[in-house]
Amino acid sequence: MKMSLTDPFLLTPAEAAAADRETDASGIPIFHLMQQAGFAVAAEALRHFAQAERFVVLCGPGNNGGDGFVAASALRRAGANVSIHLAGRPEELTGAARLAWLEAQTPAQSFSSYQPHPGDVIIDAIFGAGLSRDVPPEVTDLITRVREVGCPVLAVDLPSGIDGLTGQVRGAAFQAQRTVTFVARKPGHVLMPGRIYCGEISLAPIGMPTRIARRHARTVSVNDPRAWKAAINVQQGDTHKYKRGHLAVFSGGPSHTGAARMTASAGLCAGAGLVTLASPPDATLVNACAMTAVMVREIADLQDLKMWWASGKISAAVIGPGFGVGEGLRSYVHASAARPMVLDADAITAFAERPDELFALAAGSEPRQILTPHEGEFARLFPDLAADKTIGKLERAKRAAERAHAVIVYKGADTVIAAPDGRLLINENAPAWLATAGSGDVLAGIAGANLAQGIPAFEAAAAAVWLHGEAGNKAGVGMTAEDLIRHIPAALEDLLSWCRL
Ligand SMILES: NC(=O)C1=CN([C@@H]2O[C@H](COP(=O)(O)OP(=O)(O)OC[C@H]3O[C@@H](n4cnc5c(N)ncnc54)[C@H](OP(=O)(O)O)[C@@H]3O)[C@@H](O)[C@H]2O)[C@@H](O)CC1
Ligand SMILES: Nc1ncnc2c1ncn2[C@@H]1O[C@H](COP(=O)(O)OP(=O)(O)O)[C@@H](O)[C@H]1O
Ligand SMILES: [K+]
Repeated sequence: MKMSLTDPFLLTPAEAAAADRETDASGIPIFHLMQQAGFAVAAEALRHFAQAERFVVLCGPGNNGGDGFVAASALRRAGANVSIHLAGRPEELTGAARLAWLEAQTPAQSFSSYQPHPGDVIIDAIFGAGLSRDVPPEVTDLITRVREVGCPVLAVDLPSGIDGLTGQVRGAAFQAQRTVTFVARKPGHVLMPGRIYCGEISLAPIGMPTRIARRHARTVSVNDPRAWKAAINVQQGDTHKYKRGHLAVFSGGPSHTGAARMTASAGLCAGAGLVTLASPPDATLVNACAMTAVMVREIADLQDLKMWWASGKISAAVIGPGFGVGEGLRSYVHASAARPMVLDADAITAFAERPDELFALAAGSEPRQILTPHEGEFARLFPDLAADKTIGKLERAKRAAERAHAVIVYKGADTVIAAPDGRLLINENAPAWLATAGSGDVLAGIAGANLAQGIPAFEAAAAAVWLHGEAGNKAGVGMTAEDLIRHIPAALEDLLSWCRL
């Protein structure tokens, strides 16, 4: 069976259930899908766990358990040593899971009777997309017992305990070595910590028509160039630097210039035609000594700034990295309202006490602002959303974008990009070594360069996050933010190849 992870669309658990129902109604029974799912699990188990002395299939009360019964039967037919443990009583099974159980024709034991042994490989078919609350104590105990012995776990659809929508652990979860999922990944496979709990993921198509699956995949995709490449300007020979946009980056005072300088350099490497570092007078000399291709211009006060915008010579701006939190920053943001702008770092913190003032600035116009909070900054600007444990990162980012009338880049290993109109992407190409000082400043510069080139805010933000991750992969482990900047052009080259496809 062909398995691939190349399709960027994701199905939420609710969408997956609706797609199942539509497939069933179209004449392909769920039991048929379940058989294909179970066969795919068995094939994966035999391929990757050839050393198993015994496969222990743990089956839950729903269709995830049904996949487990099919896998157990297939493994047995292949000559493997298999035992099945079941939550509850077989008579309680319904629908396709009941059919799968009847076909398996095998005795099942209880969860509590299972004592893990070295040499056992666990096939976790307890809960998948239907997990609706914290796992019960008997499952928590089982997870603990398996972890103590260190048996490898192959998860069916999702590791039991991982919420398919949010990626959160519901009480406890199996740490899988591998996960086989079906039709499309769920957000919980890509969001943290679910992504880590899944181990290596493979995707089995199981015979659901793609047109049905895609029709239901409406909420969120992976951040992949296919989502936004149409908005990227593939440069033509007749371009000139002004066509490629002029990015302004605001520097902090004389002892805080490094962050904005990195932002400015990143903006230039990412394709802005010109970049100017707007410097307070006492920092101009420091900045001028440090920059070459990036221009330096003194902006002494609000009046200077207003005249600069009014000149029509700048296309976009980045404010925040190293600027310093305070009234000065807020007044610059006010003077730049409705301009294409990235608000990062201090520009987010400066509005922590009065977020509504910031959100009001962007109300009523198409979104031109990109806000790039990391976890801590997000909690400062949206404390109620950050504190609400009933929702996950996707929902937080979505509500924040609606409230702020801005594109939100909610950073982290699983950066979420959200637009006020509800569009959502989850990024997955960022290596862990991007967590280094100055990395966020570089991201702000790339996003600023995209805005300066006239790319709409959502696409500008998403492309920036992807390029940042790609540059990080090219720079490699141990990189610094300066190395990251140097690898932006190679990442851009990759992007342009995508765009020409
Ligand atoms: N197209 C596809 O992708 C296909 C997917 N397939 C498979 O179907 C799976 C989804 O099946 P599903 O909807 O039956 O959900 P599943 O995960 O078995 O759990 C539901 C059961 O668990 C129970 N329950 C939930 N939480 C609980 C808790 N904390 N503690 C205790 N109980 C809890 C819940 O009870 P209830 O909430 O109703 O009380 C219900 O009984 C999917 O992951 C994939 O493996 C294939 O077979 C076919 C094609
Ligand atoms: N574990 C991780 N894996 C991948 N990317 C990460 C990880 N942690 C952080 N990042 C990314 O690194 C960047 C760090 O930005 P930020 O927190 O603003 O740092 P700084 O202020 O030091 O520049 C963000 O783009 C974030 O998404
Ligand atoms: K599972």
